[in-house]
Amino acid sequence: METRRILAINPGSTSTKIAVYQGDKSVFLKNIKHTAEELSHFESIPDQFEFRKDIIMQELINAEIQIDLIEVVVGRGGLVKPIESGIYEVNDRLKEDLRISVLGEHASNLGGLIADNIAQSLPKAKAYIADPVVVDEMEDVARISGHPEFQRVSIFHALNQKAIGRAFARSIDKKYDEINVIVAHLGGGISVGAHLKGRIIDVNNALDGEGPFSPERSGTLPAGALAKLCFSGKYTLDEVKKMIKGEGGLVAHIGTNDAYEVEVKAKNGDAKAKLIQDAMSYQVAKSIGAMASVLKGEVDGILLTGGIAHNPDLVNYVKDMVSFIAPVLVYPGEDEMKALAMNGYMVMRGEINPKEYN
Ligand SMILES: Nc1ncnc2c1ncn2[C@@H]1O[C@H](COP(=O)(O)OP(=O)(O)O)[C@@H](O)[C@H]1O
Ligand SMILES: CCCC(=O)OP(=O)(O)O
Repeated sequence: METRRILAINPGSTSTKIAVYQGDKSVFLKNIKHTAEELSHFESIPDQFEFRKDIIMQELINAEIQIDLIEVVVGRGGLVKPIESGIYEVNDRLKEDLRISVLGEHASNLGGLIADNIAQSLPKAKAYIADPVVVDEMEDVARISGHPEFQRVSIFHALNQKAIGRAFARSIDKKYDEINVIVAHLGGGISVGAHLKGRIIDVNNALDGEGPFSPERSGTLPAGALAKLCFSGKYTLDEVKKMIKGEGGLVAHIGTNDAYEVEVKAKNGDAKAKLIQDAMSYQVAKSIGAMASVLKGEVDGILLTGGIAHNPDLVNYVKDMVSFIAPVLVYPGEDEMKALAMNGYMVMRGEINPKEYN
């Protein structure tokens, strides 16, 4: 029996998820939620390093995990430079880019850094990241915005989007690179990606003011009004950045990053909560429609995933708007922990070679 362990670490904007696998079997899984209030005490994402690492170590101790048997620590990364899909060993260049937030700040930057820190403290472990949020397979035409000063970039839930795309392909006895799907990941951030035969050729920048609004992000805002607000003298750059990421979306409208709380309020007759939830659903459906045209209408399935895909009202709203395009399938939660662990497992067994980050 395989005794070697894999530790998977997934810092998200509203949670820290941990899994331990013994070979290919899950032996421990934990999702620790973080409220907007709790995270507001930290000035920046790097400041959350000790907080998130301590939580992870404490959970492992509480669950009586034999830490010294861990040989692979794989973290969800991170805003490094745009790279192709795959698993990467954490090296000095990668750590430096995560530390300086080369493409911006997001909780997943801590994935590679915490994985490295934990691996260094163990006798035999190595650290990796897999399918980070900057996986870039966009078509050139999709990169062009309406002004040469601005380029569209690929920042999204690459790990889960690909894992769910593959799971759907398996369920219809096809390979991922034989099908076309639209995947909407509905988490702390929301991304909607067009997968053309295994490549995600267009997707919204889920982090920085593009696409549907989400529990803690504004998504696309009217550009003229945003420019005016920036020069109104009422807000600092940091305050405007927080409106876009961290304090936008549900946090701005309702005061919480917990979509479940909004769901309950809407069910109990709170008209504002219902309108805002409907607006979020409407924007997700509209983005799916746009991605259907990217795929020229040849869509095998529309796959809804992420924590908010647990919400039946939101799912039904989206289904009602997009079912005419293709069958809609719902994968509530995410397959990220398994996807991270399986990448680690394949490296541990020598079935794949990790890529080098340059
Ligand atoms: N059972 C549920 N019903 C409705 N919403 C849920 C449920 N579980 C989680 N959510 C919502 O999903 C969001 C978090 O999704 P998740 O994919 O875990 O995000 P992240 O990885 O960005 O932290 C939160 O707003 C949370 O309230
Ligand atoms: C950085 C894009 C991925 C993302 O938004 O992740 P979360 O939903 O976990 O914040």
